[in-house]
Amino acid sequence: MPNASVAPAVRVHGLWKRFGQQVAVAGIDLTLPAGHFVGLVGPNGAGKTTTLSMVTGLLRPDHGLIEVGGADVWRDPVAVKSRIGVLPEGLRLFERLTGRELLAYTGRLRGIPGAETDRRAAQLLDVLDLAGAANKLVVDYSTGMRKKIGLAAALLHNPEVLFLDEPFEGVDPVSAQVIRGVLERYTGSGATVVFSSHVMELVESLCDWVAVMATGTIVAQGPLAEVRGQAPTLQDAFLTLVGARDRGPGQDLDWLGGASRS
Ligand SMILES: Nc1ncnc2c1ncn2[C@@H]1O[C@H](COP(=O)(O)OP(=O)(O)OP(=O)(O)O)[C@@H](O)[C@H]1O
Repeated sequence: MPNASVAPAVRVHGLWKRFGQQVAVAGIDLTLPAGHFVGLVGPNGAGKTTTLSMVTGLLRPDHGLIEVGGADVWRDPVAVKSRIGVLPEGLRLFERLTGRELLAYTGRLRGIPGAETDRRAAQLLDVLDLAGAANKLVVDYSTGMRKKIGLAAALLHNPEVLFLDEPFEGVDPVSAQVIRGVLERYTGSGATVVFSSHVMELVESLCDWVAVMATGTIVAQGPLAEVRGQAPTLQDAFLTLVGARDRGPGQDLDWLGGASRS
């Protein structure tokens, strides 16, 4: 159960990031309560990955404050990193390890006793349907298998907050269902999941809290029902919030299609 007296899972104040002339994140404020399933949504290039990278200590902000569980991410990175799990975009894995070895290595890095790592790894491999591939090299894993072993590695130390960038991309429906179950169980015990996605139906069915980004700003944040408002679906609310309602299907593409083909 979410507890109002605990520090927010994530608190961001005045966060900026610029790449040359491109402002990727334009001074955002964000408060994500602990114990919730949070969706970070926005069109391509909105700044979601840049935000998640800064919040998880992977990319240094130009300005701004970021706290996870009340601790400053950039002043106290070791403490914060021990309390979070991250499945980043374009996950880099140790390709020449097997899935089982990767988890054993992750467990050692996290300071988990060997026997406990083995126990947790066996359960995660089993639940995520990777037991049959446990002794296969990661380089030979499919896209979805890579996501799943990355998720297992991110969960191994039982973090307080789990950050996932597009966790369902490339994952088949059966595995997606399994991942959902694991994440729901995890948040049910009071932990927080923050994930970015373009798939509104998924966010609507999983999340109880949503933040919407567009062009480096937060255009809405709050409980799912509040952000959706009177709109029939989150997708409808999203299109209005990001100003995509009036965008036509491409008037200039009059050459596209059978009529003009010669
Ligand atoms: N390393 C970089 N160098 C230059 N520009 C960057 C860099 N990383 C991101 N950007 C720019 O910052 C903006 C935000 O990018 P970001 O990847 O955070 O968006 P996103 O919301 O995650 O997009 P998507 O949904 O397409 O993954 C974009 O305009 C992008 O081109």
